[in-house]
Amino acid sequence: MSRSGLFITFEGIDGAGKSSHVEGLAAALRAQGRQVTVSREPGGTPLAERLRTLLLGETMDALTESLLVFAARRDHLRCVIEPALARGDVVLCDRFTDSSFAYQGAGHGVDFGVLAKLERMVQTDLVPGVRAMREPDLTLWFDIAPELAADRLAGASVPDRFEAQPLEFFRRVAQGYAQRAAAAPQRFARLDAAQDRDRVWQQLSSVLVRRGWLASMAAAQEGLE
Ligand SMILES: Nc1ncnc2c1ncn2[C@@H]1O[C@H](COP(=O)(O)OP(=O)(O)OP(=O)(O)O)[C@@H](O)[C@H]1O
Ligand SMILES: Cc1cn([C@H]2C[C@H](O)[C@@H](COP(=O)(O)O)O2)c(=O)[nH]c1=O
Repeated sequence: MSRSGLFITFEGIDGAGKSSHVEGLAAALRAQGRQVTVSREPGGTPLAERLRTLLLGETMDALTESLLVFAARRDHLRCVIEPALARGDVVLCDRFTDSSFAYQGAGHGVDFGVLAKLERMVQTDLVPGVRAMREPDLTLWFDIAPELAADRLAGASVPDRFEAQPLEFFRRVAQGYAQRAAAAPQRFARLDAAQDRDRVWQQLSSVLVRRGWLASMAAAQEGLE
């Protein structure tokens, strides 16, 4: 039986705990026989990874940042995401376009209308004959107070250009996510990311079970082992 692809994104401010759960969910889905493609943004292709290095390391203005993240996204969609969805894979992506609205838009003040134009331009006409804009089927939003996320990152390695931003920046970014979630409540599932790792996993897996994408909480346990 052929299955249709699923596109699931992980979003939240730096230090929210997203990356800690990507591989766990991939393992739980694979244990149920699904093919899973794991990727991240910015990045996911050789070209997009080169753009990521520039974005995280070089000083630039916010519009330049926006143009680079969307250029990387176009390449990622064409070379990795669309082919995987066409095969019927579940695509798990650590960050996607909501990050651009939250970081470049709410965080750095790039006009939301400009970002919406880039979103439409970059996320359509990817597959011949398909006009619909590619969007995630589900966005797992790791919601956390910026102060707690900063504490979690404090012991980590040298911060990149984004992680080094002041708390006030992350307050605006967090607000940006809240706005995006309010505008698309069916797509977003909010997780209380302040809880310990096991509880966050329980919240996450129950979202997948409710949507019929994981068979049961017992199957979801595969992601913890
Ligand atoms: N629920 C949790 N409770 C306590 N610490 C956590 C929790 N989840 C993750 N951490 C720790 O917090 C730090 C950040 O986690 P992680 O890298 O998963 O976050 P992230 O959202 O992917 O961050 P970034 O976007 O900066 O990559 C790590 O040191 C991780 O071990
Ligand atoms: C997709 C995307 C990402 N960013 C920022 C957000 C993060 O600080 C970094 C990526 O680092 P991570 O450790 O992989 O989370 O990039 C952004 O500003 N805009 C975007 O569209």
